[in-house]
Amino acid sequence: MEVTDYELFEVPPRWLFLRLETSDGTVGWGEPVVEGRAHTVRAAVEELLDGYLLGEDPLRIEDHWQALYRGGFYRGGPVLMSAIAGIDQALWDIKGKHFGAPVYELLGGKARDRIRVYQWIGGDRPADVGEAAREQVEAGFTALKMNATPELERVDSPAKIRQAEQRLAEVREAVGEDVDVGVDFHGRVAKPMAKRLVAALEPYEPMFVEEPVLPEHNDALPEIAAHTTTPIATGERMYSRWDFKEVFESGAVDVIQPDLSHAGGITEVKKIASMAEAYDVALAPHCPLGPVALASCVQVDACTPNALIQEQSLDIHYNETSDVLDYLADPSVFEYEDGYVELPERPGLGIDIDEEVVRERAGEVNWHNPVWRHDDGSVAEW
Ligand SMILES: O=C(O)[C@@H](O)[C@H](O)[C@H](O)CO
Ligand SMILES: [Mg+2]
Repeated sequence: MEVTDYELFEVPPRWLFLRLETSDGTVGWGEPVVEGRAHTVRAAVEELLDGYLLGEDPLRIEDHWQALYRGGFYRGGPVLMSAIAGIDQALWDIKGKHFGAPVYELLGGKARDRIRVYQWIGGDRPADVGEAAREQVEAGFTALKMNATPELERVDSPAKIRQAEQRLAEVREAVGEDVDVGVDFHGRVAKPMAKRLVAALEPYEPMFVEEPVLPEHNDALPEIAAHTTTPIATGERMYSRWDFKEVFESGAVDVIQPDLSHAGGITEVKKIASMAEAYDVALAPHCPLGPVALASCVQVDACTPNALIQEQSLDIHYNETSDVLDYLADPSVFEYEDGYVELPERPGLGIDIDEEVVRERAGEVNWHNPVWRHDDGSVAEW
């Protein structure tokens, strides 16, 4: 069996799907994309497939991963690691279909029966965050995540800290003590204020604070951790075991959030998760992406003992266009019950991509996050 053909589809709202085909007609799907950089990742995938993978045996995933990662001299970073991630997902999908088994069976089998999910409630526009939280809990979610600070705002004064604290207080009041609430700083807070903000939020018991500083300032995490008992999460902008090793060694992080479509795929995230296990750090894969990325997350959660919770974006519309479920022939694989999703039983990634819908909607995707500026004209973090 060899890899014979591939096709790439840019689909709304901001995703890129890879369809990989083998000589025996097996088809595997991957989602190699960085939000806002679909064209760039597409070019990287084409280079890796045309230059290496076509003609190879799809079952030798570890060897291909090494060749794709090490074979180019320059390595790592969001674009290359997302390209490898999508290819890796498609290879695992093919391997599972070839052996008639879900990917998690090939990676050791189920370590749980279902995985808890959390739902995004915003926070960018503060007025309605309490109401949004209440709605999602009524819809069945037991865990939520919100932005700590509104869009465009620099947290640079005690007043801003109090406003952020007030927003979390509102959510806590709306949903009570039993719902878990993660708070995403989104790298919008500078180091000196991050310490104070984490401390101010602590009484409302966040499930975790996420990216309290940008990953390029991970060296500041130990000092922030020293100021709080709130768990610290990070990792959506880290791309390999080598990117993660310092945060494990520093002991400052409690939850890591590698993205199955950014951090080298199933092969690499499974290894990152095992490293985390040795440091008593939990895995909560990042996933504001599409169905192939989410399916890949669930496969890893299934067989990873230290998986804590799964991000997902069903019913969250970016640019009011498509939803995760639109691309599935059988959307019931992602039906949630009591805030959990059951593990899929189908072979491979466990989803059935509706190719007709993919072909219908495929076109140029031009989603990009807005470039924002503060009142004084300086560029703001998104
Ligand atoms: O934790 C999250 O889901 C967010 O930080 C998103 O990753 C970010 O808006 C880019 O898509
Ligand atoms: Mg985030």
